[in-house]
Amino acid sequence: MDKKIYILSTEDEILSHLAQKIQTAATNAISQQNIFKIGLSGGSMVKQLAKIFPTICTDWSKWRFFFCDERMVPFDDSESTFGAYLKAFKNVTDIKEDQFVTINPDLSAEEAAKDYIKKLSIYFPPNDIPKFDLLLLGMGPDGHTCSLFPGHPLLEESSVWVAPIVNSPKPPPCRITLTFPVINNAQISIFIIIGESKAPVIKKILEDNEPLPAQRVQPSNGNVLWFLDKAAASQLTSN
Ligand SMILES: O=C(O)[C@H](O)[C@@H](O)[C@H](O)[C@H](O)COP(=O)(O)O
Repeated sequence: MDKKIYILSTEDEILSHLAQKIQTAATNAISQQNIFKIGLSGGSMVKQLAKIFPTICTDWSKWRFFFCDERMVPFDDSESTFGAYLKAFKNVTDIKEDQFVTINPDLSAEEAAKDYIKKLSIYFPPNDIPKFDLLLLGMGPDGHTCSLFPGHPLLEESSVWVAPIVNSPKPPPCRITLTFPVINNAQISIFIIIGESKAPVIKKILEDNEPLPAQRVQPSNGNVLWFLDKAAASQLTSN
């Protein structure tokens, strides 16, 4: 595993570096396999990507968007990550709705997780752990990533690729999430971490190596990049 940490002054600087990394990953994947399989997170990332996607020069038709995690709510609910991306990307790029591989929000979390695994097997070789070209990850102030929360039994899931959670400490409570076997099989994982509120947990993870969920993103044959602004990095002694 190759880990790189980028500490940049502002969110805009982070986003312009991020755009370059995403564009390169897409170009490589499309030239090698004629498709780019990217996993998206929710939260503040939606607005961040809406800002930079128009700057990316690519064949959007070759992109397929998956969800690192998703809330079990209707797509028109303000908590729906897919719904938020649809709104944010409207007229921003020529991305079509059917390029998103979405959950079935009418199912229970348990059924939706099984259903999502079936959907993944359309895009990845059956029986192999899905290998995403790029996962874009956020991190909560408690060190969670995707919908993998500190101390939750899901952290130990070692075979199921997509799992349900019905007691998420971050509302809404019912979600599905990729699990570590899939997360750590990705070619590249990129964390985008902005703001003072993340500084204490960034120190715990990047300096003290506390095994919080985000710290456990350690791709076996891949790279993990941490993009931090100065505020998020402010408690790192090396900073
Ligand atoms: O849908 C979700 O809730 C996310 O996938 C979640 O893992 C998010 O990435 C972190 O909570 C960070 O969110 P912020 O970037 O908004 O702090």
